[in-house]
Amino acid sequence: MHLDHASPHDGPGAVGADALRPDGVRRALRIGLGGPVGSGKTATVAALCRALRDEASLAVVTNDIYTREDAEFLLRAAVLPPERIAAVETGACPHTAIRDDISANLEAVEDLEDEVGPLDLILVESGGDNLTATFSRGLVDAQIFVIDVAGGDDIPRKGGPGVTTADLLVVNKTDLAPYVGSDLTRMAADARAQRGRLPVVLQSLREEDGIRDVADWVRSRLAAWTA
Ligand SMILES: Nc1nc2c(ncn2[C@@H]2O[C@H](COP(=O)(O)OP(=O)(O)OP(=O)(O)O)[C@@H](O)[C@H]2O)c(=O)[nH]1
Repeated sequence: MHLDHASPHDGPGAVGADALRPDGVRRALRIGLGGPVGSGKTATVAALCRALRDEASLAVVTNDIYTREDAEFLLRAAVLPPERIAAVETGACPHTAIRDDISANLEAVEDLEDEVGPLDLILVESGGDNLTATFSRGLVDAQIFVIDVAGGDDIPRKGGPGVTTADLLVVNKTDLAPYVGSDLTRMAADARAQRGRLPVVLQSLREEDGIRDVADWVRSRLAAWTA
């Protein structure tokens, strides 16, 4: 719906130096999806899988606090074959598993590459957290932060590292704006003010092909990764 274009080489998410596996084969590009509880991370992962699965070899790692609910949703929705979906149970602090002690997630992505690789792309979905949760650059090459219109139109203005530094900010559920009184123009302007040249997408996954802009952004990252 609304994409401010920036080069895939811009910003802290540029292609990492550790792109090769010990066997010399290029590892998959890893993209993290974080954001507050219920903003639409799993729905975005599901839509990305549907959009990209015929053109790239994909896998997903989900992080849940005490359950495997997000992985089970993706399995039920059959967005990918079951062996391409792995779940990490994070315990009380979802941000710890993606930022501080990333070992369980690293093991999950490496196991997927060993078992179903070679892979082009692994999407790592964080457990729902707050505005401060971001991924370690040791775990992912780029990160998408998903907020939603129903969470309040002042969220972009409030900032926080997810909103200000993620490689892509997604403002999801734009279809709900009229019902919750959110001002999309203001959200977009505030997000741009916080993020400089980093891109912002406003999307509704209730719209047909609502994932298009985010899928195109992922495609451009993949093209840069495999160039
Ligand atoms: N109206 C509307 N609902 C949406 C949209 N995207 C997701 N949802 C709904 O919002 C709810 C939460 O979406 P999820 O994808 O589970 O959110 P999440 O961020 O993964 O949630 P947690 O994993 O619990 O943090 C679900 O009922 C989705 O169907 C959207 O664009 N518009």
